[in-house]
Amino acid sequence: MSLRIILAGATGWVGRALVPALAAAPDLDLVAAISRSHAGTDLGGALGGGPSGVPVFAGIADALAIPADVLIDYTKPDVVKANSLAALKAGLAVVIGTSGLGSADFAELDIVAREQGLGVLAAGNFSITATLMKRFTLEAAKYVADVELIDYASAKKPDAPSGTARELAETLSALRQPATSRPVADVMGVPATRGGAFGEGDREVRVHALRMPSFTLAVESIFGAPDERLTIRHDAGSSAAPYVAGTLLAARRVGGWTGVRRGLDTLLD
Ligand SMILES: NC(=O)C1=CN([C@@H]2O[C@H](COP(=O)(O)OP(=O)(O)OC[C@H]3O[C@@H](n4cnc5c(N)ncnc54)[C@H](O)[C@@H]3O)[C@@H](O)[C@H]2O)C=CC1
Ligand SMILES: O=C(O)C1=N[C@H](C(=O)O)C[C@H](O)C1
Repeated sequence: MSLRIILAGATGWVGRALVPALAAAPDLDLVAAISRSHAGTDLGGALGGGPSGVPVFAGIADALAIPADVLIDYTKPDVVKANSLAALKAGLAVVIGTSGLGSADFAELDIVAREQGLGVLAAGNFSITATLMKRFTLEAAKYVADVELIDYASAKKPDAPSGTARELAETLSALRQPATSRPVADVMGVPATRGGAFGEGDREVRVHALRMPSFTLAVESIFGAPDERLTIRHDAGSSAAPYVAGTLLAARRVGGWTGVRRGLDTLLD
């Protein structure tokens, strides 16, 4: 039997790229969509095509009236947590693409997911090259103590840092070596210019976020060692195509565990 999917944010930039891929997947069945702007319509028509038989609802409560197995969420930072909690309580596993959540939010979701015996896969970035960038950064951190992140995104992006940078920073802070840079508490001038911190003490990871026209998203890990430097960088392009395969992989696999997993890298080999 096919996995029944509800897609929140179906008419958004990523959502509309997922719809044809879901339609083409014989093992996945898009049974309902959520889009406030097109509620009450058929998703095919809402996306400018012919009828698809997929109803569009204004919110998660209405969509959950349709029997389903997995919620895929690509909405907004202020909506994704409530959507995910509602889906888990209704018995759906959840794939989270939306940015804006951090480790405290995921701890909360993890409790509910375990109570329900369901899985959640949240990835700040479902593209393969961004996932490799995370993996290479974690590998480099075994050998080089000092690392900071730069997060570049569009002028209109509502959240900072990006989901990509936040997942990387929070993961890195749990395994990095102590920094040799001067503690921020001892910095003169304007300490805020040293960036936002994830983690504690000399293992915190500092993220410097830039928001301006011309960027979709780019994240750089910069490692500094005496008299040498390593930069590992991911640049997103202008289409949502790179996120599709990873999201569908997550939907197929998220029934295989209980609780929250973070990162597409947790599904690779
Ligand atoms: N994990 C990943 O690989 C990626 C994550 N993202 C993240 O995914 C999120 C969505 O990105 P885009 O598709 O570019 O955004 P978008 O703005 O194009 O689409 C968001 C969709 O959510 C809908 N929406 C907004 N409020 C809602 C509500 N209260 N209930 C239901 N639907 C609501 C909007 O109508 C819209 O259709 C962002 O947080 C973005 O950072 C984006 C690309 C890749
Ligand atoms: O908002 C975006 O556009 C993107 N957001 C994701 C994030 O927050 O990390 C990543 C994606 O490359 C684009």
